[in-house]
Amino acid sequence: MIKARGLERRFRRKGRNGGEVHAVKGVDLDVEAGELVGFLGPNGAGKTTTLRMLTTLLKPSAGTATVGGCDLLTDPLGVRRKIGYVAQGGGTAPEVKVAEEIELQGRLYGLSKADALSRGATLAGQLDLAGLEHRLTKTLSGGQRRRLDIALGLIHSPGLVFLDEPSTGLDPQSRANLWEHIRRLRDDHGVTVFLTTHYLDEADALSDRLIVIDDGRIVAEGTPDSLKARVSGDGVTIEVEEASAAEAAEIAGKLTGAHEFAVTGGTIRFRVPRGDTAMPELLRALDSRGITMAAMQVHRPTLDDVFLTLTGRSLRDAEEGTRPAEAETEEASHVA
Ligand SMILES: Nc1ncnc2c1ncn2[C@@H]1O[C@H](COP(=O)(O)OP(=O)(O)OP(=O)(O)O)[C@@H](O)[C@H]1O
Repeated sequence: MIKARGLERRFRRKGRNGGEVHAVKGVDLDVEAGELVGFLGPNGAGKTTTLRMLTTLLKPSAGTATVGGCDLLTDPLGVRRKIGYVAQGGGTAPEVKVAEEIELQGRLYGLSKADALSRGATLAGQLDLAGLEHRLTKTLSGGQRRRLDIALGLIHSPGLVFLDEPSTGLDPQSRANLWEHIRRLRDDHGVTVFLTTHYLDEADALSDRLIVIDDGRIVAEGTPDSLKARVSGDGVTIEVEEASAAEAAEIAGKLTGAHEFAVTGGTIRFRVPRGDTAMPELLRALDSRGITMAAMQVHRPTLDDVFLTLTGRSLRDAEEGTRPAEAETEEASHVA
């Protein structure tokens, strides 16, 4: 369904300092029909830029791709016919009724009025929008609006749909509901789904396969479980008095297979193959040296641990340092 090789995108930076942003630095992607693939990375990693290239909205600076069997560069219209694209934040007009919005979208894709209406009714049923047809889109809840965005993206029955950050801004219940609908698109209707997310729980819960991007490059891919299996052992955090931290870390270091130590103040973090069996042993050893453990936490590997192992940074920390400075930059389609 998607095969991309060496996709790159550069943007020219506006203003006196000029320069270039190399947003996507040579991405290879393969997505098979019927897969639900999550494209995970922190803010500014290059997810949206990659998605916009794959959906023909942005010209690659370098690289090639076929999407839905059509060549991205020589047959962009063919690509557009084969795909649905649901942008971040969607694009519904506030003063238009749901049914009108769906019909208009169908007509834009060349459906007759009757076909647009019947396809709209089918989608409304599939996406739990039935009964809302006469409401103005501005009166819908966040979750309803996202489902309407998805309905609009599916009006022409594409076999492949791109969803950019589908659950951003939704409350936990609406997110869970939306995930259910996204799963059904694939399970019940055979639609291939490629979605970007920077939520670890979304990537974990939804994707058959994950592709992790950081700083414009793919850094890992695999099922959520296989990625988590790359992180060796459980994460352990213990708290002791700061004065005893070095000694406590030395004692913990004697646990079989303990590794990746980090000590900050009285907090000691490390990994160990079996956290549940190691903890009683550690407690006893600390006790015998008169060191009191004030708190202890053991967690199974998460996708954040995967990101940390791969890049040396936590996904959450990475996000804080990379909010894109859109206002200072401009698109430069001819930079390639
Ligand atoms: N139109 C543009 N002009 C200049 N630079 C851009 C433009 N669009 C994106 N960038 C830059 O390219 C990099 C990648 O941005 P992109 O939006 O693809 O990341 P992202 O992973 O989708 O992040 P987010 O999760 O915030 O959407 C960032 O440094 C961003 O500032």
